[in-house]
Amino acid sequence: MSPPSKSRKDKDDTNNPDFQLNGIGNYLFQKTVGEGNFAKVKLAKHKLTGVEVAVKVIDKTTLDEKKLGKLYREVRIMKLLNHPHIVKLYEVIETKHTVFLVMEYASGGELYDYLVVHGKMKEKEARAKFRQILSAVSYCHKKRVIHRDLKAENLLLDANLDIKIADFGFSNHFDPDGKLDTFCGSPPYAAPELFQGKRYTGPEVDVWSLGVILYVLTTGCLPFDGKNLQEMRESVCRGKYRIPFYLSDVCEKLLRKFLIRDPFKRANLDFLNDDPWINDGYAESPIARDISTTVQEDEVIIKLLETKYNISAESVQKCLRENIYDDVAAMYYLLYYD
Ligand SMILES: CC1(C)C(=O)N([C@H]2C=Cc3c(O)cccc32)c2nc(Nc3ccccc3)ncc21
Repeated sequence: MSPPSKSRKDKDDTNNPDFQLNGIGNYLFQKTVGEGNFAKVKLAKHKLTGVEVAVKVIDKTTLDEKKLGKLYREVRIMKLLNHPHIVKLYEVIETKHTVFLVMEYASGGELYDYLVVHGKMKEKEARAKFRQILSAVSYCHKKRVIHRDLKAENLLLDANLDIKIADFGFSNHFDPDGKLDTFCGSPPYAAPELFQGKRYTGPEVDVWSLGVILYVLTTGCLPFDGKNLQEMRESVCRGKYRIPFYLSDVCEKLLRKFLIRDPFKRANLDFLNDDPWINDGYAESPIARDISTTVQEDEVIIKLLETKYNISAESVQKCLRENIYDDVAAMYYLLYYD
């Protein structure tokens, strides 16, 4: 997803009438925050609560069967995920031509842009961010979901500069005993086995990308680079990267644990439990992997929805128990997470 090109006005070259709307459901569009080739992301405001959300508007008329299947898979996966460092799905609105995914808005933008502006992070700050990323990714892996496109551009920041992982468009379920073979992701973050067209189980390709992300956080550069795909492929498959003098020994050792070319030697995220760099300064709190996955039924919010918005407690409880993402569910989530 790239930020909107300044030159292009908000007019759309799709003949999809839904793209001319200035809002949908309970949401008023404010501005475009991103544009992909099949989707546009609008900053919007919830009319009743005033909470800011991001609405991903997907033009179904431009999608073939395969892409439509991938879209519904992305939605199914987003409905599964409920973690403080993963962008939350609030509501799904579908019309004949368009799918609207109402999601959490990360007002801090991309971690990539943050690094461009502020340069590399000190190891202390990089650790805080990296622990949030690890917590979210190991939560996904525990749910047998892999992201497959982890990169600094997909790591968003909220108003407190906390991490919010976005864009599960390449994500999939994996079987620990199975193999996947789709080449996904962005070359600088892609594991060597992907360049070699080898099948993979799943988590190990995210683990490699996390190694690249750790390198980017602590050095502000990519470990593997090349002026074209061939050079990039050679650089990744050679697996050689420079360790700047300012990097601590423990950080260097941790990078070596992630950037192992052999996927079978590249352990899964559980090996991090006692890593000295990860736990430096966090001795008593190991990476939280199974943060509360079920949304609690908060009596105060249910009461408020009843008295202020005339929404029955039963209808809210039904949404939460049956994983329904409609306008009632959105009202609850917006007040619960805000
Ligand atoms: C719905 C969702 C998850 C999404 O799809 N995007 C898009 C849109 C732009 C973009 C990107 O530049 C990188 C990744 C994801 C995205 C979002 N962008 C934001 N905030 C934001 C704020 C300023 C700049 C960039 C992103 N919050 C939530 C989302």
